[in-house]
Amino acid sequence: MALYGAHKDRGELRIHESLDELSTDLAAYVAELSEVSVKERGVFTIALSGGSLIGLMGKLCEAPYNKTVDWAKWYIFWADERVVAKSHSDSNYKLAKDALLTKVPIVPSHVHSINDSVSAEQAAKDYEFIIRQLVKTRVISVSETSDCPKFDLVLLGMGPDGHVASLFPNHSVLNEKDEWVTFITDSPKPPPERITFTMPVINSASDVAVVATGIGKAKAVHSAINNVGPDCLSLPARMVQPTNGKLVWFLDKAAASKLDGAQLSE
Ligand SMILES: O=C1O[C@H](COP(=O)(O)O)[C@@H](O)[C@H](O)[C@H]1O
Repeated sequence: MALYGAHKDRGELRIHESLDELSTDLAAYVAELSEVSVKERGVFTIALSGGSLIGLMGKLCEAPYNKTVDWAKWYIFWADERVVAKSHSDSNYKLAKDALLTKVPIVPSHVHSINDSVSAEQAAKDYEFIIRQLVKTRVISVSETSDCPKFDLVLLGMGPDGHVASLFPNHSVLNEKDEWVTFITDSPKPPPERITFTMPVINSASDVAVVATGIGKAKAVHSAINNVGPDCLSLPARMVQPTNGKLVWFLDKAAASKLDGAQLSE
């Protein structure tokens, strides 16, 4: 049985007994946001991450969602990407393509992956240009409080070190405020070259979900939600705090095992 709750200022918590239960809930959540967004705006703009999150989204490709979701209205982006060939096993695009995008009728021209034949710096510039074009044509909304794009949903994983997208603890790009998409060439987790949404773009989304599972992430979940530890305020996962949007944490029991102070109910 899942436990649902809210932390006073760290968003909604959904703590699941098993990965199967979490996957079922995650699919229902994404499908519902898609329905609302398509009804309100005619499109659904979703930014994916890589890692374990993608496997946990598999139920979206199964009944009923494979038939009920309006896939033709989806526009897909990546909150972060490794600067490797799209056919490389490290590519977040390849991961999503193999697990999701080839299994449902998404329009190929709505899938916005990075240019994998240029440097990380150029790939970040090119990606920001694509997003700017789609903001101009109003496929992507604009934040009411900044000039940032406002994605309908940004889906984030979280590393055991508390990184989200490719924003790693203590890295200077965490403080990037001007660019929408930036790059790093010294990722502490391989591969070293990556592009990533900046924190203001993540925090401008209508909805942001962080998905974290396993005991290895319990300490970072605790710091990010309960504000513990000397550096918690600069922990990337702690810095995820949508300005006008909603934040939801999808956790399994192991990842949630160090949490305190949450009001939970079944
Ligand atoms: O390198 C990355 O890691 C994070 C977390 O991955 P996980 O396998 O521990 O869930 C992921 O969210 C990010 O997109 C990816 O590039």
